[in-house]
Amino acid sequence: MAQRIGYLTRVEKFSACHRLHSPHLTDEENLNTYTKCNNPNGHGHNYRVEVTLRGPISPTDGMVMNINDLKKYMNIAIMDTMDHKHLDKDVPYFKNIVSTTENVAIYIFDSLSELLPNPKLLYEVKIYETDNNIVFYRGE
Ligand SMILES: Nc1nc2c(c(=O)[nH]1)N=C([C@H](O)[C@H](O)COP(=O)(O)OP(=O)(O)OP(=O)(O)O)CN2
Ligand SMILES: [Zn+2]
Repeated sequence: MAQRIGYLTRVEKFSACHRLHSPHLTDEENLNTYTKCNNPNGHGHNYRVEVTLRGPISPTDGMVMNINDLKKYMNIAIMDTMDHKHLDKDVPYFKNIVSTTENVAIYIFDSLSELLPNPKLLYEVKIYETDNNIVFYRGE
């Protein structure tokens, strides 16, 4: 029988604060660009992250990957580094990279790529910054 391809998604939620402020813009340009999100003291979000793997469903164990293992990798890449943190101050990656949801998605994608035994399985990182603001990144 042909190989069956499955998509496996696991969700994690984390809380963090940040300030949108680009080192490539002046203070005035930052304020004009990010408006209230440029507030010097920051603001917070309850982020929802959906990580999707795409790969063959093993005829032996019936899984794309054991969810217990995916949970472990997501805890390292997401929860340990970002939950209850100030993204710009506590996560070195965002020292000079503005912490937009697009860049948070790239950060998570790249972190998971380094942790997964087979990074080719990583299909998509989707983030809900709010109920209305949603970004997905597929490693392109
Ligand atoms: N392309 C992006 N634009 C913006 C981002 C981003 O990550 N990528 N982020 C923000 C801010 O972080 C801001 O916190 C967004 O909040 P807000 O506009 O208040 O979003 P809500 O959907 O919750 O609020 P509504 O008032 O209901 O629109 C800004 N831009
Ligand atoms: Zn924000």
